[in-house]
Amino acid sequence: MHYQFQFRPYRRRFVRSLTTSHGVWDTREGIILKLTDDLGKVGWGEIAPISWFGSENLEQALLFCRQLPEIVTDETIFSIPDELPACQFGFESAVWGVGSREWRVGKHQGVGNEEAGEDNSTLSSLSLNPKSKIQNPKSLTYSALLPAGEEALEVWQTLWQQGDRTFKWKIGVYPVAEELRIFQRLAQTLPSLTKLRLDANGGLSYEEANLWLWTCDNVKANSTLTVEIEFIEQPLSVDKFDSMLELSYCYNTAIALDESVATFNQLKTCYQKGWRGIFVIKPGIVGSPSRLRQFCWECEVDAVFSSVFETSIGRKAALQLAVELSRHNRALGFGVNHFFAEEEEIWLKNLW
Ligand SMILES: O=C(O)CCC(=O)C1=CC=C[C@@H](O)[C@@H]1C(=O)O
Ligand SMILES: [Mg+2]
Repeated sequence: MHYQFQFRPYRRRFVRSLTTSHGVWDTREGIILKLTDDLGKVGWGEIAPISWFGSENLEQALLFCRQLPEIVTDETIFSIPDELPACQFGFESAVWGVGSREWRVGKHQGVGNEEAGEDNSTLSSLSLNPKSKIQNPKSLTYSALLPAGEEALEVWQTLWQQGDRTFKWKIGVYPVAEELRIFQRLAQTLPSLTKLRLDANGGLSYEEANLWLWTCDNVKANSTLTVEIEFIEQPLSVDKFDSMLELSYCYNTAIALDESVATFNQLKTCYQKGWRGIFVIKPGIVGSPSRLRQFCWECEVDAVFSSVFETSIGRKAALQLAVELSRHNRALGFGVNHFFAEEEEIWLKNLW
């Protein structure tokens, strides 16, 4: 198959910048791409890199797009190198969107999307509601992000009233004693049946990680506290895999790897090195969807699917994978997309 290829870079400021132990992130930059086959069928894709997680950066993605001819083939798309995982995701999602075909090309095997004939001819026809037009829409639940620090104590209630029951709070941003104090207050006030995820983005020391896991185990053991601490995400930096594997045997509180499994080769390596805990999978930067699908089916990993703060184009493709590959009914890390100010529909129309 061959397609007419067009692309547009974009920049979108977050309504509220995101503070993590990596620093402050206030603008999402990416690329929207459009493939049109010779029947006029259109597929949209999004390249949304997170270079500090190990994907390519925007410049590298733009360089790749610019060197492509106006007509691209399946062969080109399915041989995008592993150094460009966000490009692999964007292009393959767009092929997937063009229509239902069996993919038996290139190095990744995958099954085409059976939702043939879905009209994707204009951007605005894309469903902006992430739950609509998703195959087998199980009862999807979402995790909502709480801001780092004390602000979490105010923000959670609004989100709870909006129906969120799983929250993710960034830690490793402020001094550990301060965050533990806030955590105790959070654990005492969150209602029962609420789940709390703690995401350190690799920012804790080994001692701090032990202190956090020990504290979370105590919250679990305290029958007067009804909140469920679901897991601590990436407590240590990527180079401390062995320490995290050891910690995962020492505490009841689960550990989830995120930055350690950001790209497909990292994901495979951590599995091969014995990780059987939770894998946070960001489809937007992990790479080829068909290769991810095959890995998750074969290895039956306990996956939490997570956003890269993409637009509804990348989100739709990522949620499709999340619905297909989620196990253990874990909430999807694609909380309400309040990260951008302007109305997504208007923004998309202005872009193209
Ligand atoms: O996973 C979620 O709940 C939302 C997405 C999210 O937390 C992140 C997305 C992208 C980069 C990171 O700052 C952050 C993460 O570490 O998981
Ligand atoms: Mg994370």
